[in-house]
Amino acid sequence: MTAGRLDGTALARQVSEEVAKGVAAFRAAGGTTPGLATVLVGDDPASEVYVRNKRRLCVEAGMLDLHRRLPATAEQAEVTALIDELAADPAVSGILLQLPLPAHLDAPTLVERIPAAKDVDGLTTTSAGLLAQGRPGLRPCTPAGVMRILDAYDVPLEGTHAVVVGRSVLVGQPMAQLLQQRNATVTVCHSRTRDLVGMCRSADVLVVAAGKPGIIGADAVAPGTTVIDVGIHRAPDGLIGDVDAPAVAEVAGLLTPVPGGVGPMTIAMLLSNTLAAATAAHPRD
Ligand SMILES: Nc1nc2c(c(=O)[nH]1)N[C@@H](CN(C=O)c1ccc(C(=O)N[C@@H](CCC(=O)O)C(=O)O)cc1)CN2
Repeated sequence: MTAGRLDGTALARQVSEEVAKGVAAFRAAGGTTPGLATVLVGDDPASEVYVRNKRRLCVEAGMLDLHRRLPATAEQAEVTALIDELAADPAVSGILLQLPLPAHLDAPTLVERIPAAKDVDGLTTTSAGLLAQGRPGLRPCTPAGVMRILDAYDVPLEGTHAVVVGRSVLVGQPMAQLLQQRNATVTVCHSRTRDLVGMCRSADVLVVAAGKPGIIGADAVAPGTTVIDVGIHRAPDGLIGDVDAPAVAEVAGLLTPVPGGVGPMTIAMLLSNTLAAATAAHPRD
């Protein structure tokens, strides 16, 4: 058996088109053009690729690209001042601080400087608190993208066992909360989990965001499981995920590819959050 492919590229295109229509409708109703300020500090090559793609898709959706860049040597005060400037600028609907930051910077404190209304990455403690309480707010892009994939492919969640491997603030924790809010029973596994293979084998839906290439093999996947691979690693012969895809595809029911799975949806949900932030800032009829 070969698992069905959960096509994140096609779905992201669809979401981007929906956002473009939403932007046009918002402007036609008298709203200003939504603006996204991506902030890139330093020259991490992967971050350069992600930010370039975010900026391109933002423009394609009809939004303003208000990108700002600082050198790797920028001090905490300089990045703070830039975030404060963007926070005060009415043309800026959303602020995204690309991660990781250079090691000398205090990333959580800088993220926290972003006003919740412009937190299109959904990473401030205010956004996290709203999510934890199931109240409306901007959700982190990767977990929101995973939920869109699961819904687009009609993967049932209610009453199922969802296992999330990884407990990061960026993916694992919000992912678990979103799944739980859809009435899945959620287990979060991490580096100290005793029987990782056994836990994963009991999943109906398995979301792997461990940051370790190939950590999930076929032995950790029960036949028919829906497997979402959040990992992206640059290997000598191309991009690979946290899942050993050739082996897992033989047992899983559905599987996201890497590339072309969760990654493109992360950017699509950023566009969607930026439109939502602009709309909330200037509601129209
Ligand atoms: N502030 C943030 N920083 C980071 C986030 C985030 O959500 N907010 N997530 C990741 C990186 N990321 C977005 O920034 C991201 C990763 C991957 C992709 C993507 O489209 N991947 C493609 C492959 C692209 C390539 O050639 O490398 C795919 O999987 O098909 C988009 C966004 C860490 N930082």
